[in-house]
Amino acid sequence: MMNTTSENLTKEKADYIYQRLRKQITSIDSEACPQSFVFFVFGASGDLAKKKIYPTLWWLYRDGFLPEHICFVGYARSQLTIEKIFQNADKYMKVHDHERDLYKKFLELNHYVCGSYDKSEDFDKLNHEANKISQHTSAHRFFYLALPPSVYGSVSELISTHCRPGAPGWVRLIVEKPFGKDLQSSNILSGHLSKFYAEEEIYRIDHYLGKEMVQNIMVLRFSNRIFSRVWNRDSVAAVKIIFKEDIGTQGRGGYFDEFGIIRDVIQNHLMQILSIVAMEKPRSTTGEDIRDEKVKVLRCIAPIKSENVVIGQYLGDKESKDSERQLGYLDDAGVPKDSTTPTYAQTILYINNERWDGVPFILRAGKALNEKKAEIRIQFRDVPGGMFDENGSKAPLARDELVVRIQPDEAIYLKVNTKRPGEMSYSIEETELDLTYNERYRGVKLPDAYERLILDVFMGSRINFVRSDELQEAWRIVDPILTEIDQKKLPVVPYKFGAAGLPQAFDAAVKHGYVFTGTYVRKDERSASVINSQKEKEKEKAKEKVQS
Ligand SMILES: NC(=O)C1=CN([C@@H]2O[C@H](COP(=O)(O)OP(=O)(O)OC[C@H]3O[C@@H](n4cnc5c(N)ncnc54)[C@H](OP(=O)(O)O)[C@@H]3O)[C@@H](O)[C@H]2O)C=CC1
Ligand SMILES: O=C1O[C@H](COP(=O)(O)O)[C@@H](O)[C@H](O)[C@H]1O
Repeated sequence: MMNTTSENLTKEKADYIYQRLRKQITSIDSEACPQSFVFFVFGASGDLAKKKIYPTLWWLYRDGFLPEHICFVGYARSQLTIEKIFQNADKYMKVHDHERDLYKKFLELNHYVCGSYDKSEDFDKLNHEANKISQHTSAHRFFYLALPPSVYGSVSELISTHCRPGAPGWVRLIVEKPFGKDLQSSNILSGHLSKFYAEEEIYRIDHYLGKEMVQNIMVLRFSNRIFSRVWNRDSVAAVKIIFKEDIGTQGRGGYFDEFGIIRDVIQNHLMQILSIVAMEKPRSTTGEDIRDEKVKVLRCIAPIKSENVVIGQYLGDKESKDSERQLGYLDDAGVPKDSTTPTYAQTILYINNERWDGVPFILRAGKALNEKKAEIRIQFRDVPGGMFDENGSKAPLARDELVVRIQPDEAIYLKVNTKRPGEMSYSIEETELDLTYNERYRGVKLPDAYERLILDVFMGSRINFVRSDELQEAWRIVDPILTEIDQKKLPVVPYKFGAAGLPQAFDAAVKHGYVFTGTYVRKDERSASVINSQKEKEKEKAKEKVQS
């Protein structure tokens, strides 16, 4: 595997998945129905379509993952052409020179229809156009709703009533988050969707479920005995799941202000990660087994209490040379000047079951911080019975910690204590057992989350999508605290763009049992600091020479 080039690997995978896809489609279709597909992108004029959906469709097409008879139909209200849409998306498509001919073919498969999101006649027109373009009235249809949630209701209804293919063609509806704004609106949306679609037709996308390291949690947990034995309250002191971004709302403030960071990131991405980290072992990786276990563990979590929550909102850093960092959240054009919407939040949850009773799960997410990073930290309990003298005292040793770095620079590392090399006494150093992907899997291309998930939709696999009961449980957990925040009952702590986080949040984590010593330096940073100090020494020497 290690010697396989990324190109070979991709091709191998493409062939394998394509064969599976073909086999599956053949078993669904009757002989009489050609394997024809239409992929609709609703909101084709928008940000997500431009940055993620069209590029992903191109990459899947380029790598041979998509079926032969497929066409793509963009739909939105704007008076646009397909050429204009691809011009706007150009910088995200990453087309290499040698792929130009193939890209041209891909563009020829793309079409655009303009219409409203609430008029029957526009959906009749869309249906008519799609039949014409695909030359088939029973082609299978994918509908990607890259739209603001305010129009999900009318669009999903009109698709079902006007754009369903004739038999045996099937429909798969892909819905973007946020799935509602709270428990009530989410239930209303789910109820609405279930009037028009069977649950098997609905794919609620949470793109974190398509990330390599999130998918790896299951393998790590359930294929290694050393982890399965310690994955519980007896050994684990605390679990931290962290999402940090070094950008602000960047003009998306209008959307963000209605939601805030808990709805935007914690209720979905972080809660999904939590459920995979904490669930019991599923019976298998097929069917509904995984999603059943995820729901079970969410059911054991009580709604978050306000005393376990810290929220904040970022201010501009007036001293920064970067013009974006000078702007605070309230400077975003779409945000009301008196908004108290949180852009940072830490929530601490407890899972009331035999495995996790008493272990804090600290979920922390923030925009406009000092770095972009997402990771999971499983911190283990102190080693009992101290025996090592550090500086003449039996100080507690640093805790072992298993870190799953989701992004950037995917890695899994286990922080452990070792004997400081070369020393005569038992002096102790923190180090790591490290699986950094860039080093271990050099040249292996990790697919983008959207690539995996859209491919899953083609394959008809819903394991990595959110089921309605999972959604309901996740909303139940955050709903009361969201009400309190919306009613401005919680203090919003200001922080400067570029801060590492809120001291109040760090203190709360410590109070709940997470120990931060600040003494550990990771391998890459360590070697960087060695290099830097060597450089400094060389500079000093050169200076001395000049002076003498
Ligand atoms: N952008 C991102 O990075 C991410 C987005 N998402 C989710 O994806 C979905 C789409 O996001 P994004 O592309 O950013 O959204 P946009 O704001 O870009 O909206 C997409 C399209 O919807 C139409 N639209 C915009 N506002 C309205 C409105 N008030 N009423 C009716 N139609 C409207 C516009 O098309 P037109 O006017 O031409 O009809 C627009 O081009 C959202 O649910 C979002 O939460 C999820 C993860 C990341
Ligand atoms: O869903 C969302 O995710 C993005 C972050 O995604 P990532 O893959 O870059 O980590 C976030 O910026 C956005 O606010 C949120 O809606």
